[in-house]
Amino acid sequence: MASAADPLIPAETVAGPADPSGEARLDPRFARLRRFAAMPPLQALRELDSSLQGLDEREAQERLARQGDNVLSAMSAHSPLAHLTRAVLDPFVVVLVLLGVVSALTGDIPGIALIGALAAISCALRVRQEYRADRAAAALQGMAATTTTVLRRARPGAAAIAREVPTDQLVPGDVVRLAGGDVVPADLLLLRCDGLAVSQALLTGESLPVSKHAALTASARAVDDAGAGVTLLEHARLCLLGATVVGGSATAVVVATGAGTYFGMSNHDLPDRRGRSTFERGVRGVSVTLIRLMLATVVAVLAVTTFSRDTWLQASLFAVACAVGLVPEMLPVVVTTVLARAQSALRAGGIVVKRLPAVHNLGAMDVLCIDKTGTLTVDRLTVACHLDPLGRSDAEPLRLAHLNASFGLQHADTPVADAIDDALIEHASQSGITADAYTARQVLGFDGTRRRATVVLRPAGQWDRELLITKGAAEHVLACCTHARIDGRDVALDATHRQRLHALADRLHTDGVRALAVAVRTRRATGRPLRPADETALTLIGYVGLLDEAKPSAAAAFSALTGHGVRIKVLTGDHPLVAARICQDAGLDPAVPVCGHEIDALDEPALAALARRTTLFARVDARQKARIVSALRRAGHTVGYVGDGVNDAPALHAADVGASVEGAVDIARHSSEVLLTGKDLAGLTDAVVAGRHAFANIAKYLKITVSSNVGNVCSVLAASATLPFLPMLPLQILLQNLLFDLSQLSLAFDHTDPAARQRPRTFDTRDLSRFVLFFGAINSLADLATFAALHHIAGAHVTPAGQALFHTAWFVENLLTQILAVHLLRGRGGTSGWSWAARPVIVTSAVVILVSLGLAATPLGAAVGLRPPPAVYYLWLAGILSVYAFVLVAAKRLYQRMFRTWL
Ligand SMILES: Nc1ncnc2c1ncn2[C@@H]1O[C@H](COP(=O)(O)OP(=O)(O)OP(=O)(O)O)[C@@H](O)[C@H]1O
Ligand SMILES: [Mg+2]
Repeated sequence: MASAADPLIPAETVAGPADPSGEARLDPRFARLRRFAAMPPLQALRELDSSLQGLDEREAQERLARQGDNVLSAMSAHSPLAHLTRAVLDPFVVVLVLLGVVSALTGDIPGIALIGALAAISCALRVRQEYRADRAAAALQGMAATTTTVLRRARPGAAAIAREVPTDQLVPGDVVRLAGGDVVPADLLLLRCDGLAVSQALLTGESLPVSKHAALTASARAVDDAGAGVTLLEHARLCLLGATVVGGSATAVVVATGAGTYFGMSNHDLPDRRGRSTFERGVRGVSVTLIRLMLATVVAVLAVTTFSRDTWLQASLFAVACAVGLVPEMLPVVVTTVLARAQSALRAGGIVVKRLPAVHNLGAMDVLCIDKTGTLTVDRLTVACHLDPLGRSDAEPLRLAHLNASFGLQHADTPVADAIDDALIEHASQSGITADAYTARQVLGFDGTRRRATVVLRPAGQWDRELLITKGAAEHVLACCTHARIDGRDVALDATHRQRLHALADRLHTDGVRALAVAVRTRRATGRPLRPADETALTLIGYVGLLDEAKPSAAAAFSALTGHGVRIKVLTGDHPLVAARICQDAGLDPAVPVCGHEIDALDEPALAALARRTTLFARVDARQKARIVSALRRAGHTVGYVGDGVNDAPALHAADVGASVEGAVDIARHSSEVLLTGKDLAGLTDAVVAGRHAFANIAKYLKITVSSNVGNVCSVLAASATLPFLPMLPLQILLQNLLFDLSQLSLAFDHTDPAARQRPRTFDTRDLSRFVLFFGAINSLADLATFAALHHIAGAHVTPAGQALFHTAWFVENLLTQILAVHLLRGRGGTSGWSWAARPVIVTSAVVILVSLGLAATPLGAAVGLRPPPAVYYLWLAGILSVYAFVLVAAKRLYQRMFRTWL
């Protein structure tokens, strides 16, 4: 029912027509929204052809068919055409097409056919992989979709029932209910509300919650009519898509959905305040390194080849082919495959990863911040004691706390699950406490900054008196108290009293019992809405002690994570003493806890330095949690965050990877990329290990492939400088590159060394360059040995047949040394340096070996200019490969000893 303070139908009458000049100054796209903002509730409902009972199901279905789903934008970036376009614009394909054009000019039909086939294979692989990743993502999105509480009637005239409807099925005219933790699902006009506070951080960047109310006051109307001053975002009666409910509850009617919302029309997506995550930064670093290498290659090859005698066209094509040959073309495919495999493995273990890069970030994370209540603890509070201000057992604080909890819940439109309120109500029902003698007048819900909740009740039979009951965190309630009730008398509090009362609370806190203070005030009944300022001049009645225990899985999970190089930090709104006790129970050493107010004065570097050495932050609110996470990230850490509450949403959003646990409120789930579907924290270690396994395989592919490719370029340079012809034809370079890269795809399925999963890892461009140059040089030495052997076999290779022999010999040797390198370098290796790869890697390697040895004898080989070399060549080849293997293993040992790292 509507209360007197939040009248459903305000006393004021309908506003006159809007001032046309004012309207003209405003953005015409939002005229409709502004009109609704100034409209009395019933008129708005009429206009939307709805009622206080909401829509009936058939009508809702028809509107949905007409209006479309309530989603912001179509997934246009993911259409098959978009995938194809991206695949075709890949540099590898572009060069192939260029080569195709040249072949067409020279009338080389087999060349064109081969180039077409290569381009098609490359595009098809890429499109297929991206498409599959998309489908998986869409399925997960469905799993993670949120629902909204909507009033709907089964038939016209039937009674309305509140039920959960997927948020994308909302239509204009739907009557919805909001509660703390909800994401505002569409553009809404408030019909009634109770202490509603919303955060519009995602919309405006302003993190402080703003309060909203349904009343159509004269001032709101005047502002609307003038069309100046208040923006739609600031408008008190509108809740816009993308905002989140921080406290209170409301009933509202949907005015616009999907693309028709303020957001949809402003034509911008939710801004991402997260900044680049570790994954994005890493990929960027790698790309920049590769691009530099490519540019250097083009210039160097061009310089050398034009000095020697080729035509400009041939020389430039050759240079570009070398540069493209340098690129690990399959990198996007390998990354997606590897991450998607980890994603599906985790899903089988009950961990849903919404975005693929989150898998990498889980593996890279070196700091994990977690929230205490509900995440670290079991979130089943029990009442441990109830004490009067002198510390004697007394039932009165419990009775009043129960009244506060049960009326708070009853009065809300949609009760939010609250562990404290649940515990109080359950305990009261067991001890026979009832709430019969009162009726609720007003409620001021809990929020994480005040850390109190207040209700105003009217005792039965007393029309002019009201009883205000406040419960909340001990210090925060005591601060509002002027008296304490001791043996039925109200005693004024002096400094000594206060000190004793704090000491009493801290005695509970030290035992891990959270002290909830309960205070009251009686006042004459007023019609004024309840405000935080009314929580004053209270009389303390006593404390209720609540006990919450650490999850049994926590200690083991933390020690596993610490063993994997992840440091744990606890960020909680609870009291430092309680939190410290829970930390100890979970096997963490809280050392010196830091409180929220201590960090407000610190700038970011100072906060980061403090956060590095602090394990426990207590009494921190949502904004402070997010600041700590951002400061740690800015200081170079990869930060994960696990939480479940409204006060965790900004931090989840600010972290490199956010995870929410089972039972988390909508906004927490919404802000997370990872959903732990169990209560257990053990899954976190699995997720970290899966992320590292995935990363290890990506790093393997990247380093081995690029080092081989760099080696080739060095050899090409050496050969071009000394030979009177091109050391390998552009098409041959590309074919060899494609064959090798295709076989490397299987590294996505390889196993990894336990040592590679022991520490957090992320892309490190210095490490990449070092590895690539070191092993590239060795690879090139093998090539040079081949050149020398060829020189020995065939003398000068100036005849076309001699050139073809040279090309073939190098083609085969190159592929074989690369495959050998994969198997010798892919694992840390024991004393021999050898470890068996997973079966897919062995199979693809075998295929490439057979193809490279046999290709020259086939028509396809002939088409690309290869011809079978003499038998003696194979003897030389065997010798070179044996020496190469020996040198490679020695180099690997040297590298491991010099840099104390591998892959
Ligand atoms: N429903 C409530 N009514 C009154 N007081 C509450 C209520 N919920 C929490 N409090 C008080 O406010 C304090 C802070 O709560 P807040 O939600 O910020 O953090 P928390 O749930 O204790 O911890 P965490 O941040 O780890 O989830 C609590 O320790 C408690 O004393
Ligand atoms: Mg919490």
